[in-house]
Amino acid sequence: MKPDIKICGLKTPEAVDRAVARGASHIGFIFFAKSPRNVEPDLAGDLADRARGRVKIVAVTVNADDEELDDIVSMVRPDILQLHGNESPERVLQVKALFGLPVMKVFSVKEAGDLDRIDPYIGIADRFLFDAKAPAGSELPGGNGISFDWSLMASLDEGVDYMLSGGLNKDNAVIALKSTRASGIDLSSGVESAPGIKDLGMIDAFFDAVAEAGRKGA
Ligand SMILES: O=C(O)c1ccccc1N[C@@H]1O[C@H](COP(=O)(O)O)[C@@H](O)[C@H]1O
Repeated sequence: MKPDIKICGLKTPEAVDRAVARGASHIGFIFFAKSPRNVEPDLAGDLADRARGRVKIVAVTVNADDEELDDIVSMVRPDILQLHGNESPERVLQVKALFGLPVMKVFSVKEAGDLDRIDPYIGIADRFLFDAKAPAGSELPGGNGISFDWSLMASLDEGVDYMLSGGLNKDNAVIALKSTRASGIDLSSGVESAPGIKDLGMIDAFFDAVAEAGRKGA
């Protein structure tokens, strides 16, 4: 089956249009003040409107409170909430009940034991996303452009549906997909010329590489 492709951290109409035109299944907006990809909910709402109905709109938040989530949900009208912080299973349930949206819960991975942390979320989170652990000193829980050892994913229960992220780009995304059971990939800095600056040529090169691999049946 065709994998989902989420292009995250979009801030401009041009980048949204290019990601959608090239075949993204999901686009993501970051609501985290310390991120170079942070967008205000009203701008994200306008950007989301350009793509609404053609791709899934994902709002990425980090330990957001109800008030912040309420602003985001009302202005952006996302299809999915990506919870990229330390949200507990109880908090995930609460968010789902409050906003009536599916939740993709993120876990950072460095060693096999990190995958066990999803256990209390099974049957609660709608989908999982596995990202690399942030390097020491980084203020960002994601968007650091670094990968983890994908071979660790082999130990995950076969029934768990997940996307993969962390340092994916045109050179390694197909390898990541082929070497894991991920049903989708998620990338941000791999299509940027500088932190927070999406490069339309890099978006093209990424989708060209995925299409080329598909043609070769790689
Ligand atoms: O991208 C950010 O700045 C960010 C900030 C806070 C939470 C999540 C963030 N990004 C997520 O990180 C991965 C992609 O990272 P990469 O740059 O491709 O390594 C993706 O899940 C984004 O949603």
